[in-house]
Amino acid sequence: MSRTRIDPNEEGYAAFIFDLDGVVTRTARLHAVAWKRLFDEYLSQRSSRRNGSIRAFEDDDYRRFIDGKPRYEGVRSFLKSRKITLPYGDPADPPDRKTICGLGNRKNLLFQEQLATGGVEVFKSSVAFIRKLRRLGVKTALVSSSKNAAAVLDAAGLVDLFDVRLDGVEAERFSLRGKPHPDTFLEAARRLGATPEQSVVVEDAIAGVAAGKAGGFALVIGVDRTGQAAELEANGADIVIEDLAELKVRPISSVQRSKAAEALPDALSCAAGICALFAEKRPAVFLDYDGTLTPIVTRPELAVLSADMRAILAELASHCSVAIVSGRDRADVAHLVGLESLVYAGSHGFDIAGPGGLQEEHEGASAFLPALDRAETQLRGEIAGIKGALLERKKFALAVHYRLVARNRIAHIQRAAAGAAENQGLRLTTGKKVFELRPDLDWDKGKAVLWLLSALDLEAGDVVPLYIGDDNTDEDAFAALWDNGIGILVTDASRRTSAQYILSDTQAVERFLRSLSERLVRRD
Ligand SMILES: O=P(O)(O)OC[C@H]1O[C@H](O[C@H]2O[C@H](CO)[C@@H](O)[C@H](O)[C@H]2O)[C@H](O)[C@@H](O)[C@@H]1O
Repeated sequence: MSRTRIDPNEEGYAAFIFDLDGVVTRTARLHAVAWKRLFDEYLSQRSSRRNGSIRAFEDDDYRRFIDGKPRYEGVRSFLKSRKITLPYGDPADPPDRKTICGLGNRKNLLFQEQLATGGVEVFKSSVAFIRKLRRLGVKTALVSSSKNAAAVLDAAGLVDLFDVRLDGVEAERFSLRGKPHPDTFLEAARRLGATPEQSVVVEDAIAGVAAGKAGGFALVIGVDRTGQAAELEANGADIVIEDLAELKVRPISSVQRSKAAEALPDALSCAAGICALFAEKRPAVFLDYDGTLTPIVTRPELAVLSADMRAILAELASHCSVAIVSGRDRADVAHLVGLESLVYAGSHGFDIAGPGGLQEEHEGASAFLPALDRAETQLRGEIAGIKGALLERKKFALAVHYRLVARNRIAHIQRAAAGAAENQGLRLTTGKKVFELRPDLDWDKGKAVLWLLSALDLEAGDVVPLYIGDDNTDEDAFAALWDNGIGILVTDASRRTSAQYILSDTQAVERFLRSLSERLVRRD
């Protein structure tokens, strides 16, 4: 699959406007079926009354005369293709009245029947793309000619997906002309606070791309699911794709967003405000282990979880999803925490398991096992004579600890770790008095957290992910949740971070988690 790179930062796109049917949901088919039933009924009654036959409604009629247009305009446009003129009537006309509005109202009843019986199928890649844009701070709107857009979004569980929704009901209320006129797209951009030159339109209908073109939008993306790429292009699409999975969005780098930790508010003093969020929303809690749940100590095996912290984690996990995301080996950290109700992501997120049979290893990670084994052997030899140096093998990572090493020997350890990483094609990272070697793959704690949100079905708008961590590797998670979550850095020192709050130490973490847990107990 070829990937089209969309870079909202570089191109300066501030807003994306999406059509619904055929772009976000597979409801175009439901509409097409309802239209066909309407016109099959109507044309056969008319033919028998007038004793002559009229060419029946065909699939292509939906695409050519109806798709993307407001309901009554669709009726008028199709009837015109069959040289039939009916009075416009009134929107209050009953569905059996032979007016444009009456037929349109009958179509709506038929559509609602389809919706109730068939449900709504969602294009998952579209939803993932829209959520990603939102995480990047790009505004999103839904513009649909359908007066059923709210019902469709509701049935699909996507009510919170858009900052602005402008559907057929709104368009009528504000007397906005439907597609192919650009009025609804222009109004949506205005409501998002963006100009058309800063906004992108994503459409699958000919009338829709034409509206985007007429509105002077920065980019019109045509979505071709039915083999009409040439027509989409001819009518205004700048690019045509088959699925939104083809669009790649470049994330805003964490460096661009980082702030000085000392300038951030303390999460404990804001605990009431943060916890108040969870009166209506659900938290998904992600926690680092060392330096977050246990204080940093001289040796890894001495970092034992307190009984109090374990009790709070157990209580929390009975109210919401709780995952431990650690650089440690997954089995090691799961053993240290000792709670089966939690999810554990070990080796910096390469190795995940949790209740209900959740099990995932990064698909490329096992190819690095021989390299990790060789690096372990090489380093074991090279640091053997250095007092205090510790080697810790995790399934998909290798840590070289120097906390107990004399200062004048640390450079030697660093060179050995860097040499082994280079020789074996591994990635070298740093942490608290530790060098770490891990698979050289585009994967980190942030990606693991996003993967978990999706795997645990926690991407709904009513879920707020919360991540607490203390080390460099936790910055990837803070950055990943920058737009739709809460990041809390555990630190009492000055450093740059993508978190939004700080907590001074593990005791403060315990107090914060207790407040959160008490809030959830009261709510549930
Ligand atoms: O992601 P985390 O759960 O925070 O794990 C990061 C590393 O933590 C451990 O090392 C750190 O904690 C040790 C115990 O307090 C300390 O002795 C060491 O200096 C720290 O770097 C763990 O041993 C590593 O495997 C983790 O990658």
